Amino acid sequence: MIPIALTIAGSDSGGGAGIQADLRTFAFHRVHGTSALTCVTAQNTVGVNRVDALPAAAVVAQIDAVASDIGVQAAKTGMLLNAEIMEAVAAAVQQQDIHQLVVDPVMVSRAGVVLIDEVAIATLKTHLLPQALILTPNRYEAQILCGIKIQTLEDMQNAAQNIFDMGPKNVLVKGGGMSDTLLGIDVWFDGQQMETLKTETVATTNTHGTGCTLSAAIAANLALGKSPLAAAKAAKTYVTQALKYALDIGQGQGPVGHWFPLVSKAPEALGFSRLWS
Ligand SMILES: Nc1ncnc2c1ncn2[C@@H]1O[C@H](COP(=O)(O)OP(=O)(O)O)[C@@H](O)[C@H]1O
Ligand SMILES: Cc1ncc(COP(=O)(O)O)c(N)n1
Repeated sequence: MIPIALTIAGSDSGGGAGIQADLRTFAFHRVHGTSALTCVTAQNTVGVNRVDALPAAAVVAQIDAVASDIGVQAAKTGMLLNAEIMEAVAAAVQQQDIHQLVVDPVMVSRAGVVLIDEVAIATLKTHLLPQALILTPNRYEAQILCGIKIQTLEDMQNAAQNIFDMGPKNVLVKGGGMSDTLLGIDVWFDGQQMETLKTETVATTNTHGTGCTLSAAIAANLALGKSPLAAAKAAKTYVTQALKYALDIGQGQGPVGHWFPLVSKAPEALGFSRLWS
């Protein structure tokens, strides 16, 4: 049986983040990807020009359609945009018994664009965090959630502990927004074990979609039967590879290269920025 994963997220017209990144990531993992679209962004590598939300009932109908027929081994949430969609998604996930839920609390993109409205932050905390098997805040999202200014590894660890108390079973504080030696270092906390996840730092500004890709890869690995920590480690390795083959397109931050295995023999010929051999 092919594993099934579901992404509940927004569309990125530029194809680098959101649903587009998630479905490519699922495909790479040989997991069938299904989707529940929450909003449509007019977005490119430079920024977000416009966001149109779907009605909450339309989001729920997509989740129900997938779960009631195809089944869902693991799901992830990405850009949920507003409190109404968040409440509806939280209820639908519970009703459909989706236990392996990765919550990427999308609030601020790597480019610093705010992707959620203010009131929605409180709803995210009350409705979604307690349902998360794994919560994956970036540096800025972790700061917003726990109020700790994050500058050091110790700050990341304190934030992970603090956010764990809000209800998720595992917390992964991501270090893509950190500087110097902490760039690309993530902190994992499961309530007992604190672990630092480190691969290698990739020298690229083409980082659009790293967070979406990581949470989708975690969901894919959960769907494949891995434990939460093993899924997070495998996902980090995948993101690192995708960063190495990031696409140098657009005027801003280009997207990570999800399909690097298809071109890894001659990436330059296809316009890939090959940073490592
Ligand atoms: N330049 C980089 N080199 C290596 N890993 C990176 C780099 N930038 C981001 N990452 C990794 O990508 C993943 C996504 O993190 P991050 O970029 O912080 O998320 P978001 O896109 O939500 O802001 C994390 O595992 C992080 O460590
Ligand atoms: C529709 C949508 N969802 C999520 C993100 C965050 O992207 P990133 O993974 O770069 O933080 C985005 N820019 N657009």
